[in-house]
Amino acid sequence: MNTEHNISWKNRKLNRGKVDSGLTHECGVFAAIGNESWENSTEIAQIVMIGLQALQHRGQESTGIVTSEGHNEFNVEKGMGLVKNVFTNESISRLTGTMGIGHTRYSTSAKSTAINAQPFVVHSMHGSLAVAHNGELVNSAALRKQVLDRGVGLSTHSDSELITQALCLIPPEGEVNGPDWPARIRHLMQLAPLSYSLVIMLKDKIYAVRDPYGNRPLCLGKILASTNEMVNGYSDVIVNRINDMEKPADGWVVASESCAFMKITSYSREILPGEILELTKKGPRTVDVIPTPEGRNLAFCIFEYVYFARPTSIFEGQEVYNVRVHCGRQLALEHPVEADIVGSVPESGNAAAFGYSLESKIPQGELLAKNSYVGRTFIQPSNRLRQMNVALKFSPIQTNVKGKRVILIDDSIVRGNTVGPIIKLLRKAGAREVHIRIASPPLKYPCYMGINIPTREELIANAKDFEDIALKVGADSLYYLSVEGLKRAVQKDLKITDRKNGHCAACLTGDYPGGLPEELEW
Ligand SMILES: O=P(O)(O)OC[C@H]1O[C@H](OP(=O)(O)OP(=O)(O)O)[C@H](O)[C@@H]1O
Ligand SMILES: NC(=O)CC[C@H](N)C(=O)O
Ligand code: SF4
Ligand SMILES: [Mg+2]
Repeated sequence: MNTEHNISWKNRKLNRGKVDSGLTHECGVFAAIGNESWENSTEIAQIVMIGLQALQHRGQESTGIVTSEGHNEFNVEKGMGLVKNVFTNESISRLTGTMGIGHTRYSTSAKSTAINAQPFVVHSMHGSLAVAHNGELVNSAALRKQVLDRGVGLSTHSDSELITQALCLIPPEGEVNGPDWPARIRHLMQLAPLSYSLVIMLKDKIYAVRDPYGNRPLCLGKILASTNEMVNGYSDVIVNRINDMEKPADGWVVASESCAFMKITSYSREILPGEILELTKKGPRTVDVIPTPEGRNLAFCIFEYVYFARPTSIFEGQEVYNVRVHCGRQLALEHPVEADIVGSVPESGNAAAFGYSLESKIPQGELLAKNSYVGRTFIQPSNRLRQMNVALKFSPIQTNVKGKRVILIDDSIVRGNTVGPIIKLLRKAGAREVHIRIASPPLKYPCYMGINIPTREELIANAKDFEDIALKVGADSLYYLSVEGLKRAVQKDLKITDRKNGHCAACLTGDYPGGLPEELEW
């Protein structure tokens, strides 16, 4: 279904964080809970903090950690900025507990300000509740009205606060013996089927929840048992890691991506789409799995594979890097060209360049050195500044470029602010020909599920002269991977076989997994 003609385009003006290139990410959530013998200390908070640092690529605007010591007074530390700047020895020392949840935010639904920093904490009739959310509710306007109609006041415009308050609603079937949290979560899932991965903390347990479409990722890991002993000269954590399957866990962790499980924690499995997983000191237990609505397919965000996730993360039983290599291979099959060298726009284009080289047998080499100290590219008011910024970020490597016919691979083109200036740099460095190959299809439509996609006019794929894009950016040729090609690459080694129709690609096709949102604003 192509919805091009059904969509009315409006610009969103929500003061969300704005950048000059790429897509902005989508929040990271992390949770940790110790087993029965876990002591009340700051160790959980530190595990959460390290996990959040590993998820920093998913959001850099604000961050927060909330811990529980088993009673209703939670410890809360939140602030604007990066994990390494917000959490100090002093703030961590206030985060004692035996369980905790954390969040790194890229705003999608409300301003990037301290008041919207997550996790959100509310004090309900049945104790404290903390929630960290990755995603965006497609029906937040309707849900907001429903929650307000029930006499609840909201203090922000954040859909994540809305989720927190909706969880305080008594479910329609009522509650006999105190709060029935799984029923409340099920109720939320009926009220709002898309899109979220959530960690929800009560005083003595954590729920990890993925929406019934499985749109945003979430996975479970173990805190490996440690006794500070050495076994045959190796730390017991290493030995336990090897024997991970048989060893009891010291606790459990939940994260947006498995790249957040490091050294003392290990990956166990994905949280299933629609799963409500309860974690207590005794361990994890699946309480329920809510099916995808009738007639709808699973809709895991395909852009997690293309660009968002770290290459070492595992989704649907496969490593992201491997999928990116397949995308590169597929791109070489779809759009071959004679050349001397193939390279990438670092970093997220690296794996696809490797794949293109493997398939085409054209040698791979580095074409650009990246200055890793240059931070985010904020909206630049002029082309000159944009050009300078790209030149500051990337320097051409003369040895590999001068006199050569080069193929430059990138994972995506969004506004086109990166590719044009890079081509100029390569030509200035003596490239004979520059062929651009993009390892994903043209990005044309908005995302309502937690990704900040620029306005319609800003997306280069919607430009009137898009047919002439190669000419416009100064390339000898420029081609994109097809939608079918991307899906083939994602599904090639898919370990979970019933996911063949399981991916959202709405920003590429206009085909929205849950239908079009009731009020379309873009
Ligand atoms: O067309 P544009 O709007 O210029 O955006 C596209 C670029 O932005 C992203 O890279 P980014 O620099 O964000 O980070 P990366 O190092 O992860 O590739 C993406 O990988 C492209 O290179
Ligand atoms: N990027 C996200 O997942 C954002 C979560 C939530 N919608 C917020 O704006 O805070
Ligand atoms: S519309 Fe695009 S970015 Fe949004 S969830 Fe779907 S695939 Fe991901
Ligand atoms: Mg890039």
